[in-house]
Amino acid sequence: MLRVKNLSFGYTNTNVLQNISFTVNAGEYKAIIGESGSGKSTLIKLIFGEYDVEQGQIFWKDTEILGPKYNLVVGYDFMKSVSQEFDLMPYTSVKNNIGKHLSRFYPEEKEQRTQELLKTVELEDFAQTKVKHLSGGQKQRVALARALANEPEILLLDEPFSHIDNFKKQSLRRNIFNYLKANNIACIVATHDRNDVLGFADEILVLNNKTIIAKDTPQNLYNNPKSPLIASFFEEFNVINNAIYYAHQLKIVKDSELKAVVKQSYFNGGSWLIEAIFNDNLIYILHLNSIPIGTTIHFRIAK
Ligand SMILES: Nc1ncnc2c1ncn2[C@@H]1O[C@H](COP(=O)(O)OP(=O)(O)OP(=O)(O)O)[C@@H](O)[C@H]1O
Repeated sequence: MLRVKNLSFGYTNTNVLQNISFTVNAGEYKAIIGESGSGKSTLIKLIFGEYDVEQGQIFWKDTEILGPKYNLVVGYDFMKSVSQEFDLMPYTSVKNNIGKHLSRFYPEEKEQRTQELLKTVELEDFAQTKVKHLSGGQKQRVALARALANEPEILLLDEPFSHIDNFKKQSLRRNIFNYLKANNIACIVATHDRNDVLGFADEILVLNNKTIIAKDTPQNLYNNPKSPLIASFFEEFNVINNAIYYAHQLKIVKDSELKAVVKQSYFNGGSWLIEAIFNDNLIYILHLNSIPIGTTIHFRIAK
């Protein structure tokens, strides 16, 4: 189990994280969300042992995670991290990058593991390609596979699918998160992308103003967002009479006391996002069609 206890940290005299505590069990997936600059990457780096912790403690089982003051080489064998910089061997093939840390003394097992990981990140066709010839997204997938090849007990991911195109993203997420669960590997993911979280994370930690302001399952946070900040992570939303409603929770109807004037319609795939003015504020409503600018609409709240 990972235990983060009363952790505070600042790069300067001002702390960017204040009194952070949480745990992650074996095989559990915790997501860290929060606005840009809220300290997600800093927290991931502290857990990895990249910085010295001055206030608080971090443990994986009985091992205290210590920073560069105490460790000549940053990191621990049981923990792997994939960040924005991939740190791969550019002149070596994808296959050799992934297999680098697998034992040469068991060639059959090494081949089998490498094939399994190539499949997990959907790079079988690129096995022999040199990494320097890959796109950014492909490199990110090699980095993920290499981190998994080391059989960590806990994996730290910072925006793990940020470079990967939408065609691949969803299947890759399923492959990676299923692989982690099947192998009982704990994981912490810092992300801006709700799709990295919904359907996969066991719990979400929301970082804001240096601290964890909410900690709950994706379902509970989505269904009862306690603040606009939390709702904004998931979807377009509205605050009406101090309550939060997602755009799909407002329905355009023939008649209602709630009236608004359409300002714009945005095509949204399966529906349109209608932007309208209601009591001098902008509201957003999902609707099946676009609506001409200036139309007066009636809507009701269908929560
Ligand atoms: N190496 C550094 N030296 C000094 N300040 C830093 C350093 N790295 C980050 N910071 C500051 O710490 C705060 C938290 O940054 P961090 O990168 O952890 O946020 P984040 O939530 O990961 O942001 P993003 O979502 O944009 O990646 C920011 O105010 C940032 O400016």
